[in-house]
Amino acid sequence: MKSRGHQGDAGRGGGSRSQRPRRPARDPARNAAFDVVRAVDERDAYANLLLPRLLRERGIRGRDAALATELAYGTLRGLGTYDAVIETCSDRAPDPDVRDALRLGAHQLLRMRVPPHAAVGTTVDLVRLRIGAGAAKFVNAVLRKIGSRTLEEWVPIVAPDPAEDPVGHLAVAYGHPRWIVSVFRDALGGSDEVADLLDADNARPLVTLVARPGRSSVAELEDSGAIPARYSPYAAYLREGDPGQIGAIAETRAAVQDEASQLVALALTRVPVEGKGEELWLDMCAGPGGKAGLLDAIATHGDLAGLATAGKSAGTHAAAAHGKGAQVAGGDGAGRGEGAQVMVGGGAAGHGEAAGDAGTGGRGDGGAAVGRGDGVVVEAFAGGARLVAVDVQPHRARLVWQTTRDAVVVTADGTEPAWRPGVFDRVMLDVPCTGLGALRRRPEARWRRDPAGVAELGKLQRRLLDTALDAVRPGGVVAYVTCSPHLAETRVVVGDVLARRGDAEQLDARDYLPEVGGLGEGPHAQFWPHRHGTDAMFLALLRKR
Ligand SMILES: C[S@@+](CC[C@H](N)C(=O)[O-])C[C@H]1O[C@@H](n2cnc3c(N)ncnc32)[C@H](O)[C@@H]1O
Repeated sequence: MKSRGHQGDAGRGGGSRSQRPRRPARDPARNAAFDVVRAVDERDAYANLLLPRLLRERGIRGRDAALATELAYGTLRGLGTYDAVIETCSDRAPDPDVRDALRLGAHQLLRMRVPPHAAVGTTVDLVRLRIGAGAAKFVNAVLRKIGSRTLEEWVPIVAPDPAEDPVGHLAVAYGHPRWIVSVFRDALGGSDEVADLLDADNARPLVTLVARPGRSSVAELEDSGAIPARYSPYAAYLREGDPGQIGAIAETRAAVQDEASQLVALALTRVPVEGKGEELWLDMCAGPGGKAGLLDAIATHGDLAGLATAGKSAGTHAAAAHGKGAQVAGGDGAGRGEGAQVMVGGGAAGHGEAAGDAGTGGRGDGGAAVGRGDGVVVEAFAGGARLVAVDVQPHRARLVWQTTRDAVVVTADGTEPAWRPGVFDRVMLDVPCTGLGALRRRPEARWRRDPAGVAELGKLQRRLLDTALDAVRPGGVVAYVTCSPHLAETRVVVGDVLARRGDAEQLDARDYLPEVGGLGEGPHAQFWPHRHGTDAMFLALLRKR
């Protein structure tokens, strides 16, 4: 996210870096937040990676850490609104570093309960220390003007008239790029709920945990202070505390995972598969492994929540499975994926069975990638299913390996399949997408996304969906999932591919999520932050004829 401001001395008010005092920084929370906002603005840093590192390195904990987080993330989320107010209150364009400090001050004045004198005083102190005395004077004057009105009073002044430009109004009022507001309005089928959705995007998401069945339980997570979640039988909300300190999470028996992410994976396992009933599952875009972790546990242990859907009790698919092997990687020319890297065995606990003859090795010890994908035979467990988890990026495949226990993990390009066609019973295809459904998680993401990227992603999404439909056997099922509600990544992709191929039909995904309402008119299921408290995850279930 590059600075859009003037690069000269304007807004610096005569101060300069050469005059920056060398005194140690006071107010560690505001300094850390300022550093994060600067790094995001200046060098496209990721706030969710940088902030925890700064907090750790600087020993910032407890209330200071919470304040730094709210300051940095809140400022980044709202900067579209704050920039409009800053522009109205400044007689010149501020330098990028001065503008970032103003954004930080504006957030405290307009959205936090920091008393105005403290919001102005601490920001001015920070600017004096970090930028210079002249800039501090300028910031003092601008922040006083900003603090003279509330956010509700500023919006009608700085945002377009809602009667003339409703999208532009919402964009400024709720701090989202205009094109994203349009995308949300189209996906919601009208304007009624858009403000609620944008508002939900600006709120910090609840930390949601998943207890992987057979490995942990919601009761175990409750013992660590979590409370059972609204929909997923494996989910619990953690209102406070560090999830990394929970034993089950440290041991990868549980994890942090959005509830909609859990539910789309669960829905795939609930669809009765027609025909031979051998259970081999594929997660074709598995990294970093959230859905693969849950699928791997359900594949091995069954859906222990035992919810009955569509006349078939969950868990019976596992019981119906036979231990027949299926050759998934094409050593005889059946598959095109040359040189797929295969990791077999349990990443976390190291107790997964050697599942394949990988040609140059049978089992991954200590996380080493073994073998080449020439003739890998993967067997479903007797009485269970087996997950093959694939990602094109080796480091992401490694994360999947660490997250799963019994899955076979393959580094391969899903568009160049390293497996024979028609061998899988269920395929999870969680495609790379714009991520517009998870904007609340990455505060700066909304300013980085580019509408031009959607067309390129669309081509890849169609190619991957083609391969997924090729990979599944007749009677088997593919879950097409995006973490974006953008119609061009969801319904349009599915509609195009189905119309072109004619060998698959769309099931009503809502039938497999009976515990969740408000998923739309079907046949797909669309989750929403403002309705469900989850990411805006999309699910289409496709049965191969
Ligand atoms: C949305 S993420 C998947 C998230 C994952 N399912 C989870 O729940 O943790 C998309 C993944 O697709 C992978 N990917 C992108 N292009 C791919 C391809 N051609 N073949 C396989 N994986 C691909 C990316 O590396 C990324 O890890």
